[in-house]
Amino acid sequence: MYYPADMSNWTGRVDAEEGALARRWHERVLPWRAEEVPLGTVLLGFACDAGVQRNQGRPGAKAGPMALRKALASLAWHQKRPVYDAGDVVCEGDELEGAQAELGRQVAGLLNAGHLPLVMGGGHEIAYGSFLGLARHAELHSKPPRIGVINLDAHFDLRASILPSSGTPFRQIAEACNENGWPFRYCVFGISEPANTEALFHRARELGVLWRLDDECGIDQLEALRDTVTLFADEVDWLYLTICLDVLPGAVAPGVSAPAPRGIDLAVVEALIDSVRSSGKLKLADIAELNPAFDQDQRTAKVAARLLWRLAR
Ligand SMILES: N=CN[C@@H](CCC(=O)O)C(=O)O
Ligand SMILES: [Mn+2]
Ligand SMILES: [Mn+2]
Repeated sequence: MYYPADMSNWTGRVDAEEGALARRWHERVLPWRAEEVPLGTVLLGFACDAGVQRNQGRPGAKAGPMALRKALASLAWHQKRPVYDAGDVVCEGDELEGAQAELGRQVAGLLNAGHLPLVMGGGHEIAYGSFLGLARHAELHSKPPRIGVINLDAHFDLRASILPSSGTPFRQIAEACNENGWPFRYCVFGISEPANTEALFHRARELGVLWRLDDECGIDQLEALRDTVTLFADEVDWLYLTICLDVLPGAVAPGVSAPAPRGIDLAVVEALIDSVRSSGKLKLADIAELNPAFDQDQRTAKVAARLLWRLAR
């Protein structure tokens, strides 16, 4: 079910005495309307727990979009383009497939209008819904654009289970690409070897996935990581960036279903985001797995907001 934005969620600190240059997000974010508006970044929530529940995880990600808005609200406004709030796609109970289809419709609408959608999860099942939107948008083009998926994640999320979940989205995307006769181009940074079975590494190899382990994503390896993004981006027309917050160390992002004992540095995650943006091919991004029920001092919500802020810069 889709719900338009409730702008009463956007409240926060006001520095009235500082004038027009002291604005914060809650004073600048606009409600998104389907009519023509200046091109910008559009926030869309995907309030969904069903994928994590089905994947034997810790529920709570359904409250992620609201926690993320709250953390964004008081951030300083430095953005060059307008930011809109397009509201939420809400998954009722276990209606995951319906919610992903609705997310696909909403994302396609935003892409068709020329905006950059930033989707806020929700579990990582968000990725299949986001991709459905991109695929729908691609249908408008006579020559199908080559799509590259970059995932910042401790997990491959390539599980074989028939029932879609937060553990299956990239296998589903691989199948969708196959059905459309499109190549499957998937690159993951931050894979934790102890958190992915051999079966998943085998599937990744079979599917031609490019990955870097968490211990290959140190700040001292940044140059090589940037080159990896550039080479991957050179081979595609569009990039879809998806960020699973458990790519960060558990101490930095405790509010997720499966916190990472190691994770990769926030500085590396930010540098990878910057590399993706500077390719000029970023069409769509999402941030997954924010689970406020397990957050501490809003730490995870705040780090997620910082990443989103950077994507919207
Ligand atoms: N989206 C998360 N996926 C992970 C979760 C792992 C866990 O719960 O420990 C996965 O399925 O591998
Ligand atoms: Mn993960
Ligand atoms: Mn994931």
